[in-house]
Amino acid sequence: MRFAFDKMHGLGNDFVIVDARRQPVAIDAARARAVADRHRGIGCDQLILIEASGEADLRMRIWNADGGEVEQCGNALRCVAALTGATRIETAGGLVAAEQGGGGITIDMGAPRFEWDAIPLAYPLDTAPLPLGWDGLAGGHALSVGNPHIVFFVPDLAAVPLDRIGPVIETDPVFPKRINVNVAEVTGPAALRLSVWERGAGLTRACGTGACATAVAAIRQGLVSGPVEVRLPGGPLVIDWTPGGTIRMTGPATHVFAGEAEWEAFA
Ligand SMILES: N[C@@H](CCC[C@H](N)C(=O)O)C(=O)O
Repeated sequence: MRFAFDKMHGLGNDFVIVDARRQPVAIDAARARAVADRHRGIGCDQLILIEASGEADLRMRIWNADGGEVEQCGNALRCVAALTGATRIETAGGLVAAEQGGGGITIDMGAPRFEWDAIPLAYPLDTAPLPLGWDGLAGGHALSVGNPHIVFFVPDLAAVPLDRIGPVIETDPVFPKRINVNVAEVTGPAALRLSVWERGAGLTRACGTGACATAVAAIRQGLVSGPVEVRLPGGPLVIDWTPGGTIRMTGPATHVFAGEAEWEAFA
């Protein structure tokens, strides 16, 4: 059966977006992996499904390239808001608000959570910092911004082999739902440089929720003050947060092309 899709990206974090309001679609892990495959499929970091919502303009569901369905995706939220004009989007990670403006799309991502069972961890532990270390990376701050993140601040980002250590931390049994691994360097009073090993997708050009989690962890420790420019390999996002408040993320959303494909081609 044929289906229509849009290919979009936020700073190089790329998505295949399928609107299930316009066509019957059933996604499972195998289908998500097949579509995301960069050699045999369309290729993307995440497959995004738009569905009708009873409480917002639409519901957005997210599958990582490894086929796992997850709660939240900051860059995809901006893309879906730009594609559809939605201002209220329901996700498994919470209800968010979107605004279109001159400087890009702004998403109000909701409030971060710092309790061990909200992330979740496998058992009670301090989360800021977490009293655990992995091969030279210690003192990470764990938090949820709708999905789970751990953030490490280091003096030299280039010296961290995130491709090697990222998968080890992602799959540590202390994180029962696995975790997104962020490594950041403070580059100014309101500036961070960030690399992200994404749960289920590996190293990506950008991670919106990773930028949110990292800016929150840095503001909370007094390392920077908001609004913070978070520079990722694919470009910058601006993140603002005041303790006790919600996180605002601003950045671009780029439409690359619209296409059609057949599910049978991915079998
Ligand atoms: N690229 C995303 C995050 C996608 C989901 C993440 N890999 C997870 O498993 O939680 C973003 O822009 O936030």
